Amino acid sequence: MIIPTLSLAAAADQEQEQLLTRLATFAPAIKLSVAQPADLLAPYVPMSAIARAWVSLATAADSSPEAVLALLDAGVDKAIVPFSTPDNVTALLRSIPAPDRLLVQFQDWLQVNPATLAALAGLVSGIVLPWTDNISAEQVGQVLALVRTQDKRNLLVLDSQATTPAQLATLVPLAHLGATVTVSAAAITFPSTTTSSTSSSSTSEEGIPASTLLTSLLTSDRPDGLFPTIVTDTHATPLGLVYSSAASLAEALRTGTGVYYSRSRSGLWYKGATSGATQQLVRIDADCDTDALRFIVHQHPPGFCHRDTHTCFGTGAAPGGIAGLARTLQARKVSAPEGSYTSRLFIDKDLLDAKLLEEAQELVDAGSASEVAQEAADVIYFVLAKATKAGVSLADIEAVLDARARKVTRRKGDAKPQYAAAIAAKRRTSSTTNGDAPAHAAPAAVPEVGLKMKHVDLATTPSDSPAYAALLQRPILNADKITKIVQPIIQAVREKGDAALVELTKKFDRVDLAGTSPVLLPPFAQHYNPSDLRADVRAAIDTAISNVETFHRAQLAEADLQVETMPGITCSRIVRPIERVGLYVPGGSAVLPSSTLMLGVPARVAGCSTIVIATPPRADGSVAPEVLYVADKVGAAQVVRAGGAQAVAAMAYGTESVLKVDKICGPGNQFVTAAKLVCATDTNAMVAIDMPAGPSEVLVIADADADPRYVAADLLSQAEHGPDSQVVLVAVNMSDAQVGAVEDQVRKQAELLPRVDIVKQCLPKSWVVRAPTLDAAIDFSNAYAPEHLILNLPDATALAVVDKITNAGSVFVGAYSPESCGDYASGTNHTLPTYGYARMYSGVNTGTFVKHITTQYLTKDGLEGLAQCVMTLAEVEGLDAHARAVAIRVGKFNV
Ligand SMILES: NC(=O)c1ccc[n+]([C@@H]2O[C@H](COP(=O)([O-])OP(=O)(O)OC[C@H]3O[C@@H](n4cnc5c(N)ncnc54)[C@H](O)[C@@H]3O)[C@@H](O)[C@H]2O)c1
Ligand SMILES: N[C@H](CO)Cc1c[nH]c[nH+]1
Repeated sequence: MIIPTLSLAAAADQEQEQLLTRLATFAPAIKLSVAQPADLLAPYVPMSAIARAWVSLATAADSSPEAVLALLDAGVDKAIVPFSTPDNVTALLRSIPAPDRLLVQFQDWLQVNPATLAALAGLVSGIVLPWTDNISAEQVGQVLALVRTQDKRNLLVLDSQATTPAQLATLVPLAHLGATVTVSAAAITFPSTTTSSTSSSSTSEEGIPASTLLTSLLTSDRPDGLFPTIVTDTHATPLGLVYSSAASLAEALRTGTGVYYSRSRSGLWYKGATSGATQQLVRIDADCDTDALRFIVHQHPPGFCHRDTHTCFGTGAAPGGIAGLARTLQARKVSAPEGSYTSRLFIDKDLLDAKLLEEAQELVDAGSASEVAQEAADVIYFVLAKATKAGVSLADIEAVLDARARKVTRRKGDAKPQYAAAIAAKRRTSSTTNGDAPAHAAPAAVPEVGLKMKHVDLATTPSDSPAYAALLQRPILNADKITKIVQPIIQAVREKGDAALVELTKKFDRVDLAGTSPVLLPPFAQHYNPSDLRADVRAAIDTAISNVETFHRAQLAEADLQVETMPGITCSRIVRPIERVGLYVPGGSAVLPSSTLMLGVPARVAGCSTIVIATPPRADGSVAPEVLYVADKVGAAQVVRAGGAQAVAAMAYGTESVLKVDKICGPGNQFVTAAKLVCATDTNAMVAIDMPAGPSEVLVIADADADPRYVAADLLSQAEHGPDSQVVLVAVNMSDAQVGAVEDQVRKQAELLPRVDIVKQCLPKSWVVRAPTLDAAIDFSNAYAPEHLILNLPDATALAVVDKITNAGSVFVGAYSPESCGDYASGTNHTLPTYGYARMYSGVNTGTFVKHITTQYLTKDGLEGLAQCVMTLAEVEGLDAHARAVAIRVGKFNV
């Protein structure tokens, strides 16, 4: 080994700090001399240098055992204690139980003899000797052999303080022998290379080039003289295999970036120079037989590989886990989506600190292994959020952990009295109760984020208890509050029309439509580039439209009816389409061509003459081609580029460019639903609505036969819709382990979802409901009235259960009927009543877009047969004119 040596200045010194940081990128160790051991703690000594420091106390004022321990506890790799007498030094060394972290420094070669070294055996890991050029290689070999008698890894450090390449050249053979030699750190230079060949770099500056230190002990086993180089990130993930030359190493060390030798271009390769995917050099290491290298780098996006992936190996995905979370948080700190939970945490310090305390408490309370894993994950999330917010990286935390691992003295680690007392009190309480929640307790307070659902057991929650009633509630915001928010929006659209639409779209969707009409007109294909709509997407939409149309056209068959109620009296009901309908297609957090077709197809099948579609525009003001494609398919008259309450108001009242409609249909968030309800009750608007279809929800009834993977996937398919969605698992007679298996799957699958942040806000508002019997599960589901009900039960059981379902928007029967099929393409409609409105509303169907008109035809005989009945009832009500309209026809009234 060749290592730099430096006397550490006691006072802050920026130059030394920079030098130490650079040395730490390639030197296997750095020998430091200090005046005071405490100097090492000077803030300018970077952690990367401390971890590699061999600190000599030979010139220090204090070399007591306490001073040595302080150094080792500060994280230095080795402490070098001065030799005085064998007795003194062995006494000191014995008091420090870390032989592999200690070296002894002799002033003179004459002090080194077999007896002295034998006395040090087992107490140190080597010795340091001054070196001058009158010491022969033979002498070095002899001492080395002695030093290694006890342990062949023991070190002989020759302290040369060399400052020139010539001096270095005389030391290299000694290093080849196995000695560690030092050169003066002050003499190390980082010159630029003047060649791009594979040969050694030529330099114009004085001193010892850093790359020479690195390469002088390397031996390539390749004909081209290159060194195979593995590149990894700071979490040891291999990014790729490249090659280094002496010149590329010089450039890497000079620039502190990833620079390699490109065999294809026969020259230096400054990684990222053209792609922008640059690398910050963290460290270069040689392998054990000095013919290959490892570069540890901070890889900047999009990644190392030419495929724009993090690594060239495997799928190229960056590692997940804690490192992945740290990376995500870092990215969120730079550009967190506004309104996302993580950005709230970064802004709201109190929230973050409160969550940290809350999650730590929940981890303390966690019982089962699965609970501990969940809670530990929550704690880690908030810890990393706190660190990221403070500008502390995972690597910084790991460096502290590594430094602590190097501590020699151990703290007792007792808890502070107030915490110890709190835990003791908790233990006492739990040992005096059976630990069960009281049967009538309200559902427990829950965290707002995480991948854990709340739990409740119907066996201990009677159906007439407040806790049971609470379970039927949805996580909706205060309806009055939302109504107060949407009222002025509606008013603004009524008063200012298009101008308000443009203004509110800018405010809520951050899209500037100024200077353009908020309305797109057909053919809608003119508003997108055909190549932006993939052929497979077009085909999938066509299949979905075909199935939805088949099912909804079949619903027309029962439309007209005609009945003879008495001889000569024929009553009919005829169906007429609602002429002008407005379809709201949500778009705040997802593009929903499926909602467009679920609304547009029945409207077209019903025969509505004017179909207006409204949806929030994308950031550039455009509407997704998939939505426009469906708009053409269903023959829409307009696509309004607006969302939320303003879009609903525009369709309800009309504006200069938006057509007024007779009925507004479609789902949306709480603002959309509230606006629909407000408009429907305003007679000035004269508009109807389909139903309150708000945030998506699913209830899965599953038993022990259900595959936990399927159950979890179904729950997540709705949890990803929005933070206000709710998912419920009703677990029929499942064991703890079976419920745990579903929860494990939920967690695992959720972590893989791009919308995991949304899922994390939904799951803590969701429930695992343990049901002792299938009947209890069905009763609960009927009371909850879910938008979607999945019966993940054996087929025959599931089919029989359908007969007992009294309230649900849509039912998915058996293990192979995931809700996703109904969401997109099987044929049923996905616009369904939520919030429990499935008790009294149907989902969207062909009937949603029609109204019924009744007719009657009475013959003269028919009227005579009914006349007395009508006249009697009219008389009872005192409505004589009613009675006479009949009497005058049957000859019982004349004027
Ligand atoms: N029940 C169903 O059939 C069904 C189907 C699909 C989607 N959904 C639900 O639709 C919803 C879609 O919600 P979304 O937000 O993604 O899209 P969205 O289109 O319903 O709402 C987006 C609009 O909300 C308005 N808005 C946002 N924040 C506001 C604020 N603070 N004040 C006033 N207005 C505000 C904006 O105008 C924005 O354009 C989800 O809850 C999803 O679960 C339901
Ligand atoms: N699940 C939603 C109805 O609640 C509909 C939907 C749209 N896209 C996917 N799913």
